[in-house]
Amino acid sequence: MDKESYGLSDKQLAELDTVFASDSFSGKRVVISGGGSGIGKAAAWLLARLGAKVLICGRSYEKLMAAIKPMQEMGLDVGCKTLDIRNPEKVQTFFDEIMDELGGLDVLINNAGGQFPQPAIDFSPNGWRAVIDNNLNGTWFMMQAAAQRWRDAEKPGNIINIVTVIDRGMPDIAHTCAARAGVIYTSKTVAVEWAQYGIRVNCIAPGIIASEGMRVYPQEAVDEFPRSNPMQRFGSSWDIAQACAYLGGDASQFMTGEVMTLDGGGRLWGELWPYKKPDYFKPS
Ligand SMILES: CCC/C=C/C(=O)SCCNC(=O)CCNC(=O)[C@H](O)C(C)(C)COP(=O)([O-])OP(=O)([O-])OC[C@H]1O[C@@H](n2cnc3c(N)ncnc32)[C@H](O)[C@@H]1OP(=O)([O-])[O-]
Ligand SMILES: NC(=O)C1=CN([C@@H]2O[C@H](COP(=O)(O)OP(=O)(O)OC[C@H]3O[C@@H](n4cnc5c(N)ncnc54)[C@H](OP(=O)(O)O)[C@@H]3O)[C@@H](O)[C@H]2O)C=CC1
Repeated sequence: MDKESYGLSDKQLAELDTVFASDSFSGKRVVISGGGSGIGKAAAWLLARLGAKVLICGRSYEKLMAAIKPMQEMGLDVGCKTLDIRNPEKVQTFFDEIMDELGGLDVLINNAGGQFPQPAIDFSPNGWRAVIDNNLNGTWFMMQAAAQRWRDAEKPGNIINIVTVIDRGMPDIAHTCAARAGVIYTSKTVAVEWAQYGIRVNCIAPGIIASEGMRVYPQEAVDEFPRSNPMQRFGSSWDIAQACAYLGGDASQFMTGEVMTLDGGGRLWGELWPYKKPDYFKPS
């Protein structure tokens, strides 16, 4: 399949079935970074359909507006704001504004992120820095800014960080493995530090998901991706959105500091080369 055609349509996102009760997020305020496309957009649709007031953010205003229009047309309570999560001052201003506009915050989904595939030996210093900045530093600025406000207001909070499956590393995206390992172990640590404030922190590790994010990878790599797990297929952004509904809701209230993996068993079987598998590793 052409990598340009990956991703769920707005019609699908409006109609896909969910196991969650239609009012299960009623009264909850949710912020989703990178909500203008892919997994973040699917989570925005689902949580808004379940009754949440949702605000998405990302770097491109046009992309955000295009994402929220069909949701608003369905009567869902969704808004947007531009934000580059790598800028700590802008992140602080963003939280000041949204706490005011939403009247507080219940769930933060740190989904914005990504990387480019390249053999690690060829990373430029700036390429390495860009990926660490986007995934580790940006996610941290968001987590800390939210937690400070929850602590100061003496309100509970809930953070979900979208990472990747890093158990065996991943050839061609070593920079993201480094960044996501940082996010996972920061999350485990602050899950303990922040339990006293009623703040939960969990991660979701998606395997290969058929989202718009696939456009970043060469077609030949994308064609191979389904063979990286024993189910031999892609997961859907909706799978990850439903995991967000579980972790963001009351059913998971005793869960913190965990990583929920949804990868079709890929962690246990198969291999993934997001760039191009070198001949040396191919079966003779
Ligand atoms: C498959 C496994 C599972 C995971 C799937 C997913 O995550 S799906 C989700 C997928 N979705 C996403 O990934 C979306 C988000 N991703 C992004 O926005 C970008 O990938 C980003 C993280 C680099 C940030 O962007 P930015 O605007 O900050 O970056 P910039 O343009 O300013 O460049 C900074 C440095 O990086 C260098 N460089 C960049 N590309 C390449 C390349 N292909 N090759 C080599 N190098 C590259 C660039 O040359 C420069 O270094 P230089 O030349 O100065 O030494
Ligand atoms: N699809 C997959 O197979 C997997 C995805 N993931 C992770 O899931 C998350 C979502 O990916 P997916 O939906 O597939 O791909 P997308 O590329 O569609 O989503 C990434 C989103 O993040 C936003 N974003 C990126 N950088 C920033 C930034 N600095 N500040 C604010 N927003 C930013 C982008 O919007 P904009 O460019 O407008 O800012 C975009 O909407 C990412 O973290 C990705 O790495 C993890 C494992 C597998």
